[in-house]
Amino acid sequence: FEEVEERYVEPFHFTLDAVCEKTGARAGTLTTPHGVIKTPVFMPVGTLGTVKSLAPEDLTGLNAQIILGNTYHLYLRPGCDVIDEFGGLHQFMNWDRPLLTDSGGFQIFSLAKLQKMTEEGAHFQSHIDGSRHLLTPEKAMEIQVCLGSDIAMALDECIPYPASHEQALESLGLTTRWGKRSKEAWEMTKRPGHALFGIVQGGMYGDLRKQSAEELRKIGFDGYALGGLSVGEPRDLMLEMAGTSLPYLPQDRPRYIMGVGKPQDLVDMVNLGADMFDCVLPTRNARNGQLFTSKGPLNICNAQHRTSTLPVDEECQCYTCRNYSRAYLRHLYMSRELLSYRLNTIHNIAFFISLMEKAREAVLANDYAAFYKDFFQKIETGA
Ligand SMILES: COC(=O)c1ccc(CCNc2nc3cc4nc(N)[nH]c(=O)c4cc3[nH]2)cc1
Ligand SMILES: [Zn+2]
Repeated sequence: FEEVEERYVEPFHFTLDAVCEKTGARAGTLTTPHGVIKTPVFMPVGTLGTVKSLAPEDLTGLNAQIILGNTYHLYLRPGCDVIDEFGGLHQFMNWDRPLLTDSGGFQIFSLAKLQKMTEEGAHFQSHIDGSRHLLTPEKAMEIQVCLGSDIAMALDECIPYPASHEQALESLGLTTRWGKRSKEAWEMTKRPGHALFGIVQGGMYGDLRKQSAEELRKIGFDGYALGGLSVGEPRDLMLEMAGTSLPYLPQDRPRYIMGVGKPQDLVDMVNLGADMFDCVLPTRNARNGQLFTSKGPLNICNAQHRTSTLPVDEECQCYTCRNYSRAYLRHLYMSRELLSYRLNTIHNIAFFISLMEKAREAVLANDYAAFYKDFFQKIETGA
């Protein structure tokens, strides 16, 4: 017979490579069934099984180590039965590196119609065709097992900002109970070596963030995410809540800040001891013509770029910066040419990924404070 080679599956684990004494910034190594990830890491968002306008080869060319998928979106379209036909999202989308999937709580809260949270789960109407669904912790785990996520997220409830202390307390209780149910379902059905992260909630209240972190630690997860942030709160409050929550999380487990953020937010969050980040900013802004540079963002449609022979960012080594001028990128964008989306997205993703690579180098050199100072000085000069 044809030998069915049993692929050895590397179990999930995280090791700390260095912690900067002065700042608490960390560098680590995350080992997953689909490969190793060096942290701090920025994870490009591929909501519907694609990082919009990029092929997997573009992403590996940018040293993207791990990308995100979304349980809510993929469950609605194309549906788990289609992805199951291929043995999971890796095969379906031709991505053989690690995948992290969000559990759907936030996407229901921000996208679906007629949502109703009950103890059982989240009732919602599809934003696509209005069909009615119930997402329970058990169902969210079943979908993520089917997707083959290397890192799955517990089902949580993300509350709006602002929210009262009482609202935040009630909601974190549900998130803890759903966290327990998620863990139990995951342990029964997960693929070997695949990981489940818990999500800390508690609104903008330090005491509730502490309580949520401690309740999730008792349940025990492979890693911990900070949820309920980047939901419209002021930047200093977001940083304050992260600074309050992180110390209550175990040192030897990865910390993931969901939905964060702008380049300056990433640099500040690494300074507070966070390891993993995701945000639609680089991909969404690429399609709106906003390009990130070490001197701050620029709008490519601005007339000042009309005859500019400069690359987007002279410090950037990406395919776009090595081969195209701002004038050409402006021409493509003004003409709404499809190539505009791809070249702009390649650059923005490269910017976020190399920012985290430089941050990691600084931590390994035990000099994150100098990196931090240099980053904020440059960004002030303006693009
Ligand atoms: C051009 O840029 C944009 O359009 C844009 C849009 C949204 C965000 C913020 C995204 N923020 C965010 N994503 C999040 C995802 C989350 N997932 C779960 N399960 N639980 C959470 O508690 C949670 C919180 C989030 N906060 C940032 C940027
Ligand atoms: Zn570039």
